[in-house]
Amino acid sequence: MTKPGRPLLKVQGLTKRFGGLVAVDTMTFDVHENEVLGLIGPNGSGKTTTMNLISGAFPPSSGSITMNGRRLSGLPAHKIAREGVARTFQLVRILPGLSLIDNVVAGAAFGHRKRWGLEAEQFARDLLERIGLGDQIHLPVGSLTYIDQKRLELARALASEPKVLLLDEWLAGLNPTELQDGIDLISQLRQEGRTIILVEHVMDAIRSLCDRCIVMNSGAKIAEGTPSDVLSDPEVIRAYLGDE
Ligand SMILES: Nc1ncnc2c1ncn2[C@@H]1O[C@H](COP(=O)(O)OP(=O)(O)OP(=O)(O)O)[C@@H](O)[C@H]1O
Repeated sequence: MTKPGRPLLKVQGLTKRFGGLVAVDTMTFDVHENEVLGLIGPNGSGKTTTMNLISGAFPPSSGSITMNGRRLSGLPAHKIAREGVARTFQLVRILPGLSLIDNVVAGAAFGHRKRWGLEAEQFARDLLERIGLGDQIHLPVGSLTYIDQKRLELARALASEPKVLLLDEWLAGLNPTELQDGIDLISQLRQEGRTIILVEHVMDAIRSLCDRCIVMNSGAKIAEGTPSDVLSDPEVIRAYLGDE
């Protein structure tokens, strides 16, 4: 397995205000090459907003995000995708009228590494095979089960060969068997040396998949370290359970 390398994504003083609410409060952290970084914290602590800021769904109020020294913050989402950031969403977003393969081909065309025509099709076919959907590539996406929709969304994100992949609660809503399949799939991506930021509530997944975790509470970072270190940190336990 590839070991985490040099810092790839740098987040500095990142802040997002919605009116009077500070959803993300001066967050500073690095994501290293080949690292799986877990972003965890109680509901409403600002994890998805942080992902939205990195992918450019909206601009930060202040602070910066750079990748390989190039500034991402302030760019529109499609330009950030071109720079090499791909994501999945809490609520799956796939293109409903298209077949599986056309969904993945679309991902290959709009991301960081553009591919077209036969090359894109072959690449999409290989990706769908690897992700466990190889026997369904020409089916319409409407026929897919929930986990397969999630697999497809992942394949579409991977089709652009992103430098950083953002997975926002990719495992949410899966039954126990699907959950294990999902963890195995992300584990496979980790072994391929991909750089991933993972927002997740499933602690077993955090423990088995993440090299490092950042814990958020009320928009701010309250802990950073290995999964076992942060999950035994009294402040983290208090944030999850409340003062009681
Ligand atoms: N577009 C928005 N407009 C206004 N407030 C928002 C917006 N998006 C998020 N918020 C608020 O920002 C805070 C952080 O929300 P966020 O979704 O980032 O938390 P989270 O840690 O991802 O939570 P969860 O684990 O429940 O998904 C919440 O109080 C939320 O209501």
